[in-house]
This record gives sequence, structure tokens and C-alpha cells, in this order.
Amino acid sequence: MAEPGAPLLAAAGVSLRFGGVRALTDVAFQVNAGEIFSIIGPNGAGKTSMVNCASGRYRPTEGRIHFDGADITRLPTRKRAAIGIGRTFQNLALFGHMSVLDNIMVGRHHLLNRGFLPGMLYWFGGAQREEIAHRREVEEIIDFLEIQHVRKATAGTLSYGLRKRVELARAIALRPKLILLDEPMAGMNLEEKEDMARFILDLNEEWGMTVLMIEHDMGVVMDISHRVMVLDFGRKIAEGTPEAVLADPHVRRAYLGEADEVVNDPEEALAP
Ligand SMILES: Nc1ncnc2c1ncn2[C@@H]1O[C@H](COP(=O)(O)OP(=O)(O)OP(=O)(O)O)[C@@H](O)[C@H]1O
Repeated sequence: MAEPGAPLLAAAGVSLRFGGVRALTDVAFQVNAGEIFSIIGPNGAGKTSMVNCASGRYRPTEGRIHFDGADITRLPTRKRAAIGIGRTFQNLALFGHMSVLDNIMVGRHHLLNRGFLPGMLYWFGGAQREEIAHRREVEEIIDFLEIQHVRKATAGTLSYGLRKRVELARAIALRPKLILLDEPMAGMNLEEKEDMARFILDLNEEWGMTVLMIEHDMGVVMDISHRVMVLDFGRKIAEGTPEAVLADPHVRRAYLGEADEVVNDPEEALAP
């Protein structure tokens, strides 16, 4: 495991094309262990494409991606969970008919890591013990995300904010070293956003999880990120602390779409 501050995820020269569309052009960045790193940019800037390259959903047309020192550019998605990359989705991906508890248990299945036959034999031995250990871990996550009151509820019946929280619970049940969050606050009201921001911070500070996040809510991004990368038309145009990025004239121009506009309050300029 990368030491705090050492590169955990590193992209070098990543380009991605869909036919004639250049979704990403020569993007390089690294997320260091222990940080909350956000990707921002106007619609269609390439944010999801970049995160999909990290999750394995897309394979870069050019460039390399390393995780924890290993080249994962061609590693299939399913194997990325096993090496410590977890993710949530822009659109909810829960099993609506299953309970909250079962949805989170699903997240831990890769940790069982057994084939069918060994699994059957195992069942007569340590399966129950293992099930209990899994339950304990899942209950810890449920407590952490304050969803005890809905643990038995059917996921599909919950409010949007709670479903997002259950989805996060399932992703962290994998105990990833790096978690990819695609618009974790999308569609939330203010209170739900504040809760989600606190959970992400606690995940990072108390559980030591490194976070790579795409988020449109600039207030949240600037409040909780250690560093921010800005994409525009598939290219990186800025990277740095939230303050530095907010003050960057290229960034303001990309968001405003005008070169000469006078902006007194950069945060206001970046408001969605
Ligand atoms: N599967 C795909 N097939 C074809 N083009 C795609 C595909 N995925 C993304 N693109 C194109 O790549 C470009 C970047 O899209 P991407 O979704 O990565 O941007 P984004 O910054 O995440 O946008 P948004 O903020 O709207 O979610 C866009 O022009 C988009 O239309």
C-alpha cells in the first residue's frame, strides 16, 4: 500500500477517442494516497471518461494508468475491485428489490474469493464464521453512514439521498484503497449534500480512504478537496489546491466561456 502522500493512482499521457470524438487528450495527473482529489470541468469536458479509464470501463486509446505501482491500463474492471479500486455511479446502481443490508453484503462478495466447488466444501467449515465476520463489518459501515434505521428496508423504497448513501456503503464494503465517486451529490438537497460531504471527509480522515471525485457542486468541491484538476474539451487546463484553481484565469474563462469578463468573486463565477 502506498505511503500517505505517495502516488496511488497515476495517469500518464491518457488520450481517449470515440470515433472522431476526442474525449481525452494527453491527460496526466496523480492522486496521492490519503487525499481527496476532484475533477471538475464543463459538461462534456471528459471527467467521466477519465474516471471510467481509472475504473476500467474504458480503455485509453493512448497512455498508461498505474495503481499502487502496478500498470493497470489493460486490467479488466472486475479485477480492479480486487486490487482496491471501488466506485459509485452517476446514476444509482442498487438492487431495488433487495434490502439495504443485502445490497451492502453484495459489495463484499469479491472478498469471498472462492470458486464453486471450494465454496461448497468451505460451506461445511468456516462459512458461517466468515458470514458473521462479514456481517460485523457491514454493520460497522451501516453505523458509520447512519443508515441503521433503514437496514432492513427495501432499497427501492428509500429517498434518493438515502439510496445514494446505501450505494456508497456498498462501494466502501469492498474496503477499497481508492474510491471513485461520480457526482456523489447529484440530485441531493442541501441537507443531504452536507451529510454526504461529511461522510466523504470522515471516510478520508478516519478510514484513510483516498478519494477521486467528480462533482458539479463547486461549494462542496472547494470545501473538501485537497487538490482539484480542471478538464476542458478533454484537456487538463489546471491543477492545484482549490484556492489556486479558483484564481486561475484559464479556469474562469473555461467556465464563463468569455475571455474578457471581469470576475470579482471567482467562486461565484464557477457556480453551476
Ligand atoms: N461511450 C461514448 N461514446 C461516444 N462518445 C462518448 C462516450 N462517452 C463520452 N463520450 C464523449 O466524450 C466527451 C466527454 O464526455 P464525458 O462524459 O467524459 O464528459 P463529462 O465531463 O463527464 O461531462 P458531464 O459533466 O456532462 O457528465 C463528450 O463529447 C462525450 O459526448
